[in-house]
Formats: sequence, C-alpha cells, structure tokens
Amino acid sequence: MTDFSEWFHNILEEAEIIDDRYPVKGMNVWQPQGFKIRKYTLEILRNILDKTHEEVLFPMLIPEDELAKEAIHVKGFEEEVYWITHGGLTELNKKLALRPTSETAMYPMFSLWVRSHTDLPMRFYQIVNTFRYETKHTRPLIRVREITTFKEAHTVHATEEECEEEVQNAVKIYKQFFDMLGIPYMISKRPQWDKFPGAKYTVAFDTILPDGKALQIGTVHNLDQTFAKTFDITYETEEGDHNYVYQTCYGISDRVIASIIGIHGDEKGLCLPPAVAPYQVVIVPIIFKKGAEEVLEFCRGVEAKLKSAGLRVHFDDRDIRAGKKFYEHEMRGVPIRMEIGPRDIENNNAVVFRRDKLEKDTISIESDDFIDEIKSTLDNITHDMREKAWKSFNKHLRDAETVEEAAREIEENMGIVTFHWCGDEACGKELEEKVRVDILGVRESKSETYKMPLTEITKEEIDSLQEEGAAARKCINCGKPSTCRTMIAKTY
Ligand SMILES: Nc1ncnc2c1ncn2[C@@H]1O[C@H](COS(=O)(=O)NC(=O)[C@@H](N)CS)[C@@H](O)[C@H]1O
Ligand SMILES: [Mg+2]
Ligand SMILES: [Zn+2]
Repeated sequence: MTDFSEWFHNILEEAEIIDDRYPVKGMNVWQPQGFKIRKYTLEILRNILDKTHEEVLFPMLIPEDELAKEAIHVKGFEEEVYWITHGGLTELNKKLALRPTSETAMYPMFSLWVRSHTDLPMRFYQIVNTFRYETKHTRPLIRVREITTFKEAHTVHATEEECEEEVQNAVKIYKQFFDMLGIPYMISKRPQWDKFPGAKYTVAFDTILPDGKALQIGTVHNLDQTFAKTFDITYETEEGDHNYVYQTCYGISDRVIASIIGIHGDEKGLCLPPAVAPYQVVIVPIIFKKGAEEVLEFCRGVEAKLKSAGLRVHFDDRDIRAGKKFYEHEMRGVPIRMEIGPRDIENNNAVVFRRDKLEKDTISIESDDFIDEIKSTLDNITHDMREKAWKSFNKHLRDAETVEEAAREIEENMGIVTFHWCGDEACGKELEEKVRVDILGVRESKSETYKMPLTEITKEEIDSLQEEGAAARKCINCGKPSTCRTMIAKTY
C-alpha cells in the first residue's frame, strides 16, 4: 500500500475485476468477479432508490441542438462530448452526442410528461454508461472515458422549498448507500466556480483514498428553474396558472466500486463488505489421505445449510494445497473462510477466519445455530469495516489556522485540510494558488469531524454555512470575517 496507484492497478488485475487492456483509452472490461461486485453494489442502490424513484432508460444519443440549448451546461461539457457523425456510409445531417450526462436527453421528454401539479413530484433514475472525453490522466474506475456505472437521478418539483427538501433527501440516500458499503465521506457545498454546469449549487460527497487524495464519489445538484426555462417544463397550478418546475439531479459512478476496493483493501488484496462479496463464505476442506471423502461429504453438508440460509457460499474442493486456497480467497476479499478437517468433524467444530481482522476462531457446528453465528459474524464484519474506515478517514482530516499551515499539512500529509474562509471567490482563487490545491467546498455540518456516519443531516446543518462563532473567526487568507469552514485537498 506504499504506492496506492500501483496497488490499485495490481489488484484489479489479480482479483480479475477489470481488464484495462481494451484498445480504447479510458474504456475497460468488467470481468466476471468485478461484474458480480458491481451487480451486488447496484442491488443495494436500487433497493434504496426504488422506495421513492422510478427507474427508466433513455436513449444514449442526444441531438446536437438539444445538447446546445442550455448555454452554461453545454459550455461546461463542450470539451468532453463524443460525437456521432455518420450512420454507416451516410453522413448525418444532425450530429448526435454520446450522452455525457442525460439532462438534455431527458428534459425535452419531461416537458411532454409534466402537465399538472398533480403530476409532481416526479423522481426518476437510470443506471447507464455515459461518455466524457477526459483529458486528465485516465485510470480504471476512477477517471474513465466510458463511465460504465453512471447512476443519474433526476427529480421534478412544484416549488423551490420542495426542491431544497429533495437535495436533503438525496444527501440522505447517499449517506445510507455509502454507510452500507462502509465508505467514509465528507459532505460539502462546492464553491460557485466548481459546481455542475447549469446548477444553482452542488453538494458533493468526497472520500479519501489511502494515498490521501480526495475522490468525489457523488454529487447532488440543485438545478432550480434553469433547465425548466430552457426546456419549457411547466405545470398547471390548481388556480390554472402555468409555472416552471424546480429540479434536482444527482449522480454517482464507477468511483463507488473504486472506493470499496481502495478503502477496504490491504496488503493481502481485496477486503469486501459482505453485502457486495460474490462469495460471503468459502469452505476449505483440510484433507489428509485418510478420511478425505468423509471430510468432503461433511463440508458439502455445511455448504448446503449455509446456502439454504440465503448466504453466498463457495465450497473449494479443488485438489490443490489448502495454503494456496487461503491465499487466493484472502486476495479476493472473501469475508469469511471456514476450515474443516477430520479433527473438526470429530469435535463438531469448524475454524472461522475473518478476512477483515485476519483472525481465526473456532465455532461449534453441532447444531444449526452455527448458521446464525455466521450471519452475525458477517454483520460484525460490516460494522467493524465501516468503523475502521471512518477512523482512518478522520485521521486524514485536519484543521489549519493559517495558509502556511494549510499548505504544509497538504504537502506533508495530503488528506483534507479544513479552515475558516470568507467565502469570496477572488480570495478563494488566491488561496488555491497559494496552497496549490483545489478548494473542495464549504463544509455542510457543524460537527468538527465526522465520527461514525451521521444518521440525520438536518436542514439547519445543510443551510447553516455560518459556523458557531465563525463570525468571530477570520478568513485565514484575507482576514475578513469567516462565513464558513472550507476544505482543501489534492484530488483525483
Ligand atoms: N470521468 C469520470 N470517471 C468516473 N466517475 C466520474 C467521471 N466524471 C464524473 N464522475 C462521477 O460522476 C458523478 C456525477 O457526475 S457530475 O458531473 O458531477 N453530475 C452529473 O453528471 C449530474 N447529471 C448527476 S445526475 C461525479 O460526482 C463523479 O463521482
Ligand atoms: Mg469531469
Ligand atoms: Zn478571504
């Protein structure tokens, strides 16, 4: 883990997650192992979103004139859009864009769908591939040109208040999702100069990878009425007026998988949260010449019981050394390994090895109670992995009282440095110059540092950029009264 980027590339190959030898830069292949982790991750996300959203699927190609309708939006994406110019040998009379994101694909249709206030609120999402001609250094899952796992939610509301409320709902959805994966995060409001093109403001989730660099893993955008006016999305009120709607959109991507791999991984390789592990339990028989068949038979019985209890179990009965199996399943991050040999059968025991703590324990398999014990061990693994991730995340968070201190902290320890700022753009830009890193944004919460995941982010916290006593605090760059606590970090 000393060279995180090398570790990351190696594990993607060794654990057969992604094959990045595909002959288009920034576009990679999901291999079966990786595809399963992605599938279980998306299952969790859909279970959360389906409570309040409808899943849809829009075309991938966007007509040039639709994409160009929203001036700020298209300006923000003009250097990243891939274009289609031909159908076969025929030149298209209208170029088609490969969606970089789907506002301009969806909103002409929303204009047809939204008629009356009774149609609102609308909440849709789709999980699709999107395309961005990234010019910065691409790397699998973290910065790709084909974003293969782009979940974009788009919501439509009658009032500004409801739209603000939706931003909080989206923040809560992301907190719940990242908490289930044990991924720590800092929530902040992006500075005005770094928000989503066309948005009123952007709330972002940033995590920190083992090399101390921050990674934006999710964003929530309040689009206000900008796109409604551009695409004429109006609804008839009870009084018969026609009002423009208010909208949000919020997205996450392959970076979620990158975070699961990078944050929970260690020297032995992957360490997967049980919720997304292709195998939650692997059974390794300890075989000797004598009684081999009996051990295999017994293990098959244990496998059947765990499977019928709904767990993803794999019985590794290959004719190779147990030690080789141990290495492989630890490298692939299987949460629990059960070792069963002749002596264990005699004593009705099994050795249970926890991948996250690298500890062994012996459990009785005399009665079927062992099934619940395995399940509660999986729950403990989920909890302990999240706690461990937050502990190291919080170590990366530090405060700075002066610009010099902030610059030194970043230079020496990377991570996220927080400090008081006046909120003025010119001052912020000057600050970024001095510390040579990006301002991530303005912290959304009063809490000094995140301990365990906050279950509720209250409206006050989202709105209150005014830190308690912040008025007494000065901007570390220009000395004017501080209006907020901001954060800087070296970012991906
Ligand atoms: N090139 C990329 N590779 C991987 N993930 C990316 C890339 N570009 C953006 N992302 C991720 O995708 C998320 C959403 O992208 S975004 O531009 O911020 N927001 C949108 O596109 C909105 N339309 C969300 S619906 C970002 O927060 C970031 O985590
Ligand atoms: Mg980008
Ligand atoms: Zn200032």
